[in-house]
Amino acid sequence: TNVAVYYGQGANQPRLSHFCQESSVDIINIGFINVFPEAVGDWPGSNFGNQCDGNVYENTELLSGCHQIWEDIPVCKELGKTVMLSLGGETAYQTIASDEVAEWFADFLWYSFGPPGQNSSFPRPFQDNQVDGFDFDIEHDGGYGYATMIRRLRSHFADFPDETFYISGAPQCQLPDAQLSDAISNSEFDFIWVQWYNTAGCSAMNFVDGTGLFNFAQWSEVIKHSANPNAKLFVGLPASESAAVDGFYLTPAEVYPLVDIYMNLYPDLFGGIMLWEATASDNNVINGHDYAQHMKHILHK
Ligand SMILES: CNC(=O)NC(=N)Nc1ccccc1
Repeated sequence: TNVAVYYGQGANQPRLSHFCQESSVDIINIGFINVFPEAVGDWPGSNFGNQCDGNVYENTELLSGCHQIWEDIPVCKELGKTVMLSLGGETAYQTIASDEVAEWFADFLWYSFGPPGQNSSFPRPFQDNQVDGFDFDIEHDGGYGYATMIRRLRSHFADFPDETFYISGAPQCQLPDAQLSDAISNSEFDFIWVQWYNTAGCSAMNFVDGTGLFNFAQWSEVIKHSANPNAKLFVGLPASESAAVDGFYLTPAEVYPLVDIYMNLYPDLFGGIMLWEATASDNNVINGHDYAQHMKHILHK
């Protein structure tokens, strides 16, 4: 099973290649496309923290100089990592106005960040690199349009039958998730990494405290009745104390029993662990190993 990390918003974060050289990391969600188009023809915007050179495509908020990222994605691919482009995040205004805007947004993402050489009307912010899929980290204002985007993206995926592309999502743990429940029911996800932190009534800390409110079982039912019952369910966790709201960080020793129980209760569904986020994990060294390394060890049992 896999460890997925978010990359792009870490304080003083190192380059992407640093994380791709870590054997404990399998999937990297590069965040974020944090400005969504309001109308057909509008370009989205991006933010990758301290990466890129600050330049944007004229009259847009889309970063054009992400040289570290376009240089490092080949390293990641060479090392067998799955590289996803993540939409949303904390700051984004995340409303999709109509099905037309949803399909435009999906087309833009595909022609700009998917396989190169399809449509020269679109920019190539990561140059000829293609991402392995798109992650939906919709934190607010969502709810409408994401199923349409995902169906459109999957129709593009089908044009490249020899290649594999993924759709993932990061809902909050409270059910139903206001932002992504509609999309999960009506369009096919490959990975769902639930943010089992920052929300008191369902978090992983509830497992530690024995309240019975940790809701992995309920989420397993959501997946079973979703558009893709074969989606993998990941346990999302903060990678350090400071990476989440106070009180939601689990030590590796606290994670072990949770993962052991649910990995064995749901062997086909259980996909692994998602961490928010990569740099916090790097900086959280316990007994000589960083947090992601501890998670990878727990997954191997
Ligand atoms: C998958 N996305 C996130 O995990 N976002 C996230 N953790 N945002 C955040 C919320 C509160 C404090 C710090 C970060």
